[in-house]
Amino acid sequence: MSEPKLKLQSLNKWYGSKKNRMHALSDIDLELADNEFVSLVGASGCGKSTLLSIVAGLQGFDDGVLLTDGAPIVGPGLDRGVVFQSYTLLPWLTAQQNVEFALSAAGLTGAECRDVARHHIELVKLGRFADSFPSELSGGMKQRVAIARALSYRPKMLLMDEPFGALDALTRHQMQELLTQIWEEHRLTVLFVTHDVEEAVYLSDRIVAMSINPGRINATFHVGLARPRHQDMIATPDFIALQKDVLAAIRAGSQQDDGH
Ligand SMILES: Nc1ncnc2c1ncn2[C@@H]1O[C@H](COP(=O)(O)OP(=O)(O)OP(=O)(O)O)[C@@H](O)[C@H]1O
Repeated sequence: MSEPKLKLQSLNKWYGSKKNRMHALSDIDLELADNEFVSLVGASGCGKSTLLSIVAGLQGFDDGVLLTDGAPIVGPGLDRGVVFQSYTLLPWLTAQQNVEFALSAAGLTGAECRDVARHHIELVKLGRFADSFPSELSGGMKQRVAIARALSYRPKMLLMDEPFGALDALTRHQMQELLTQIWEEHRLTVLFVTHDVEEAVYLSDRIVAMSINPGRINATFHVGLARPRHQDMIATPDFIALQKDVLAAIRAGSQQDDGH
């Protein structure tokens, strides 16, 4: 059997000093298969962003196992693209140049950078705005650039931390459509953090609900809705029933405390 794309086993993370320790992640066991779309949900402070940044290699953990394709994750890598809620674009570069800049760090030549960046700017449907600066783009457009940048070096995994959290409802829906389209065409493994349960159900194959104090996984839901997804599904009884179950798990996990 092939290795899972991502594997966390008995992973623990504490913050703070020895005297004043905070158990941010407790015995996390989680596997993502190749091409799977998994959302992490849970009350504020349950450790979703901590988990995502550990998988991104942006911070360490205290014990446990963290593997991608069977190999340990020891730091950030081009195999994992990251998109945050804040757009993190360089304001003095155009949309196209922001993507090129990331690619030059990946060792491509100038001409390759230009071609690959252009392709990904088109992929997120921003062709007309390639030469615009971030200050000339809307929030949704800036996030499209951030997605183009994350996808441009063809990562195996996309790690997204509330990427649409700052967008208005309509733009958010448009971005969800775009992401599902890209995911269906390019078959990436996605780990997606969101506060929005409707968004989690709409996008995911599986939803992992975390509880707080300490941060741990308290429920997992398989999303049986057909693909491709479309916005009309949101009003169906199956969608609404699953949304209720996920919300109930988040509520149940929002005030746990077992003395850690
Ligand atoms: N650098 C840090 N130092 C100390 N404590 C931290 C640090 N980062 C996060 N924490 C704490 O760890 C816990 C988990 O935080 P984290 O941001 O991962 O949760 P979250 O579920 O992503 O929250 P939110 O939904 O509000 O973004 C919180 O109690 C937070 O205060």
